[in-house]
Amino acid sequence: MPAFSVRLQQKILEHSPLCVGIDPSAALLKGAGLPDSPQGAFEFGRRVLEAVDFGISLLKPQSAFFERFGSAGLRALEELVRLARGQGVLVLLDGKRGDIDSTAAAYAEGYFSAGTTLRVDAVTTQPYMGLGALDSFLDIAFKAEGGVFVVVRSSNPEGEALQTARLAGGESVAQALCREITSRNRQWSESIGADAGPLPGPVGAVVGATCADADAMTVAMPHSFILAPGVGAQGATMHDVLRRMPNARGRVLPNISRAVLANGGSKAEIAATLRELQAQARDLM
Ligand SMILES: O=C(O)c1cc(=O)[nH]c(=O)n1[C@@H]1O[C@H](COP(=O)(O)O)[C@@H](O)[C@H]1O
Repeated sequence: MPAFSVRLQQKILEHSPLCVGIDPSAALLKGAGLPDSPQGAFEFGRRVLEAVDFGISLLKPQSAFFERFGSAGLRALEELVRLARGQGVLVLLDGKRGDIDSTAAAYAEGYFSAGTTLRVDAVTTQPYMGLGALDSFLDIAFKAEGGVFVVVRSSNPEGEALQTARLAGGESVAQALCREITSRNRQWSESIGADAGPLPGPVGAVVGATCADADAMTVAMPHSFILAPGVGAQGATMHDVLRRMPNARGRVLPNISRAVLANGGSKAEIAATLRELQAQARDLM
């Protein structure tokens, strides 16, 4: 299997960089006329997948909305992930994992080991315990040709003070993460004998579409795909992504989750919404 970044780049050229979020909260399930249950959460995901029979690149199920039901929710998530991957859609699981290195490795095995029942293409992670603590996670993901997205600048207002705080050397926390991420992508390119540059590496980053400093972040991570949540329900528009991240064309992935239901919850309404968003997302290429 080709590396995650190769597979994602091919999908983007085929469809668009749009990332479709699956966040089956009680409110969203109600909006779709579905029960607030594991089966309802799965049906919501299946309806979105049926609606996008024209093809999308990336689906981002938010693990929390499945985990809230316990083991039955996880089974629903596994079923949805299998359905999406069987349909040729890459799955970026939003789990925001992160811990000391031995535990981070255990998390990674849950998504990338040969024996797991929840194999995905990429996972979101949190670097609060230091990016170095995630190296075990990265190693396991790389060996399985998987991708990892690290939260660098989150879309929520509460994250800014912490992420822009200055370290002793003068860099901000976010800038230090950009540097460390870029160094890992360069090492990866060297390890496969590729030229770092044209092809992004396996370590992507989350930079909110709501962040005023987003451009500097994307410039500091020239070898990363950038997941840009915040479009739709959190107030940013697709145009904001282009305006705030002009240097990330072709590698910025705008995410929409709640806005999947912006025009109604039937299959036809979801299809119309996502067709329109996909057309807008192509302007980011
Ligand atoms: O990693 C993420 O996807 C993420 C990072 C971030 O900084 N902000 C953020 O909103 N997200 C996730 O992206 C989705 C955004 O949902 P909407 O606001 O409904 O589009 C949710 O699943 C969030 O958990």
